[in-house]
Amino acid sequence: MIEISGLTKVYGQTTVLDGIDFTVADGEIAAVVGPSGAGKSTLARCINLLERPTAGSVVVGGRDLAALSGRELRRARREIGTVFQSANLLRRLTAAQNVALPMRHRGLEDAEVRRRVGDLLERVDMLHRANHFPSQLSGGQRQRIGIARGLALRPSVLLADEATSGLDPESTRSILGLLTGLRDELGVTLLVITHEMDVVRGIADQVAQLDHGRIVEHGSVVDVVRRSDSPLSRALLPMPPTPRAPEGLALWTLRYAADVVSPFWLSRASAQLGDLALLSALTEEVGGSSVGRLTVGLDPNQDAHRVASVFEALGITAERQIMGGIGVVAGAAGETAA
Ligand SMILES: Nc1ncnc2c1ncn2[C@@H]1O[C@H](COP(=O)(O)OP(=O)(O)OP(=O)(O)O)[C@@H](O)[C@H]1O
Repeated sequence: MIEISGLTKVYGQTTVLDGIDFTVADGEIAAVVGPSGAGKSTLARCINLLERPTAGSVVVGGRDLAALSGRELRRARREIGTVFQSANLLRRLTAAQNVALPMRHRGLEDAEVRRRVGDLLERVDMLHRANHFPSQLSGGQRQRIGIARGLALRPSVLLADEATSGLDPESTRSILGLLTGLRDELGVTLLVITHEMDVVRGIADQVAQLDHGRIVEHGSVVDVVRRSDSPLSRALLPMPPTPRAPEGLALWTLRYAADVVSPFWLSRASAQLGDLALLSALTEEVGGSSVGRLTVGLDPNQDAHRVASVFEALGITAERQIMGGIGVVAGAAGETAA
């Protein structure tokens, strides 16, 4: 478990992290997203104590890392494995030697190191590349070795800082599958720092958006994508292109998570609202739930608040589009008029 509270980091006159509160439960996969310069990597470095926070606490496995020093801190750090962008492998060492490095530093015996390196390479499906040098490996393979090295000291927490950046979609998918497997099989808690929304959709349970050193939006991925009027929601699941409204129809944008909505919602909505034209639709697996985004057309003379409450009762967030923008925002997340 990672419990971050009031985490602040100041460099000179610049406040890079400004009172971050964030908790990742055991075995959970959390993603931190945000624009370049938002403070994501600084957050990662404060969590593994490569940087000392200016204020606040970082509690991992019940211990406040910021309060530790010397040997205690080194021991506590073993709880946290880190995987960086492009893996940062040492060029002159083979894959197996790179994985062995943290164990050698820690003074484990040769036989134990060999046994663990074999296990780790097998786990990341790289046993057959044990004696290859980094230059002889693909980007995805280097990341697998980086992950094996991150797991060398059997951490309970793995930080992945842009671990899939620059990888092709196939390698990204396989690394995400590997990370999810680590959580499922070993119970490792994962904090994934990324600018790739595909990664968040693919593996995260919760997501936090960092901007100018603050968390500006946060929640379970399924809750966030169902939110109306949420920048993070729109970034995570952009709406399919809005079709031109057919003559005489009002356009409504709908969002729903399939696990809380009846599979027969469309006919039920139509039974109450009359003719309902399906103009665009996209469903996607997010956080283990199927999430749908649709644009439908309805009679424009219908009362907008009634329409919204019909959808709300079905568990669907509905927004009326007016002149290309969103007019009335209402539905499962509450009701506001714009
Ligand atoms: N050691 C440092 N000294 C001074 N400023 C720093 C230091 N490290 C980072 N910063 C500043 O802190 C801000 C956040 O940097 P950080 O690398 O955490 O952002 P990021 O969200 O990871 O960005 P990116 O996505 O581009 O990697 C930046 O403005 C950066 O210039």
